[in-house]
Amino acid sequence: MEEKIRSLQERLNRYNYEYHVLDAPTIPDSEYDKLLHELIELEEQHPEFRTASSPTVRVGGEVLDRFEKVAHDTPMLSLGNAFNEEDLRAFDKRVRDSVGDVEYVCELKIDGLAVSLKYVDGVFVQGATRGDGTIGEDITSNLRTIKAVPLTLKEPMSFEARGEAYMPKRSFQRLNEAKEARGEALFQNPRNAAAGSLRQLDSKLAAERNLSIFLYSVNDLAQIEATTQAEALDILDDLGFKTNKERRLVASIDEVIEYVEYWTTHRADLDYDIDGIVIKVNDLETQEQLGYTVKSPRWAVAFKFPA
Ligand SMILES: COc1nc2nc(N)nc(N)c2nc1C
Repeated sequence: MEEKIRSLQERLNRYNYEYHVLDAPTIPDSEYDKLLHELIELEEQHPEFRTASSPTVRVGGEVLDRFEKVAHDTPMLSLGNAFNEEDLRAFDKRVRDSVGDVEYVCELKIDGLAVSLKYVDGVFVQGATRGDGTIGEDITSNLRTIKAVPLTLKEPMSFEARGEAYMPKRSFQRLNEAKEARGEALFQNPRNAAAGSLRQLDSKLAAERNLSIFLYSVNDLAQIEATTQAEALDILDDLGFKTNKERRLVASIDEVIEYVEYWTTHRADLDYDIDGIVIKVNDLETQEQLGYTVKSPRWAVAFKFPA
């Protein structure tokens, strides 16, 4: 019986990964639901085989009376801002005056909630909000309901992955239509809806909100043999995380500005809100040479779209 439960757990986790991370489902939803309910039944009969990595945790069910505080292993950074081309060129000049020629990775800045996912030996053990950057709130049970969050990694590694949890525009529209039908107050935007969903004490409510997540870094790069940000993102993909595919590696600030201009006019085509573009020096050693100000990396800048 244990073997049957274990293999169902693995099968359903893989189906989740294919659907919510690769966006390439290999079975129909009806088949997935049937198997999930079969597993829920079996785990009811044999609770000793239910683990925190079982896909049945995705439906939520844990009700907290409050959120515990969590200290991040390493502080979650904030980014310096750029608001126009001149700011971007000034950033580029500061970088080149300091370390010479560089490549940049341009990444979409998702308008969601910054979160940290802690893995120990390849198992998701704790998730937290950014909070003040040092201390966040433990929202593990809510993050477990996000189907794009891997409950186990393809390698038994230990680190904190950082990313942005968000609510797709379609889910936001459906949620507000349902709220309107019930005469409830509407959410102002997907960001507030995502934050509100992840702050629910009853994870069953979070599970119904169809949240997703994009990961963009890990706190202990020594764990993954990456020498550049572009490689780090590819390794996050290989480990089973969902990363944003619109990223682009460029060799000049002119190309950065081209990318920023493109998304300034095309962001409406995305199925999620973005509030800017994050530009990062690609080489990780060069990032360390540039270092940090009191609270932000000198090797990155966030271009903010006009509100
Ligand atoms: C290196 O630090 C960061 N990198 C980021 N990257 C992306 N794509 N989006 C963010 N919001 C973000 N935020 C921070 C603090």
